[in-house]
Amino acid sequence: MLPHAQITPSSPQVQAIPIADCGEPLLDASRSSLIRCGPPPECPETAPFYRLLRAGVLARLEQAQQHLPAGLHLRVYEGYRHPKIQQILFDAQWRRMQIAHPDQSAAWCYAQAAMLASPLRTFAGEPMIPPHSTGGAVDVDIVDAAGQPLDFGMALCDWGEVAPELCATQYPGLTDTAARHRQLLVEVMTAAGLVNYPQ
Ligand SMILES: C[C@@H](N)C(=O)N[C@H](C)C(=O)O
Repeated sequence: MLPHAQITPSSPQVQAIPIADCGEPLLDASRSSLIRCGPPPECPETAPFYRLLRAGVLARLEQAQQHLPAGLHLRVYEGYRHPKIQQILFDAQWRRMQIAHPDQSAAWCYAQAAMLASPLRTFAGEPMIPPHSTGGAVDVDIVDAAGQPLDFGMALCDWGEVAPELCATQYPGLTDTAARHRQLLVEVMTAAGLVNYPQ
């Protein structure tokens, strides 16, 4: 069993969770008076879906929002993601890893890419269901009263281009401010029953 600090969407204990549609509705987060939503991420094709979250996820986000200091708001970057978009994102990361690390094996590059974007198949070819394609995962940041994102050490939209280590929650090269903001986000989300992928 991997410790939480190493869990990724393709870890065995995550993939062991059976996924069956429970009928919980997908709700548009922009209808919430508490939660903010950013522009469509990744590509224009995400526009119709990216604000959709399972009702239980939206309720937990609203709960997490209550734990934030006044003037700060959770902002949805992306909730539901169509499997076709997920495949494009994973393939781009796998390609990026192979170009950056030509001496590494395909399996190593696959594992690195899988920490950044969930694959739709294991390296051995077994089908997998990416968390975002269930409506049960959400990417968020925090914005201030003027709608400006707090300093997290990187813009959320740059996840696919920055050094992968910078995407790890506890990257040691962060400024104190960025580390504090990441910690705040993890604390409020965890308090509401959500689980962070630390890498
Ligand atoms: C694509 C990136 N923002 C993201 O959501 N990554 C996680 C690991 C995922 O694809 O599930």
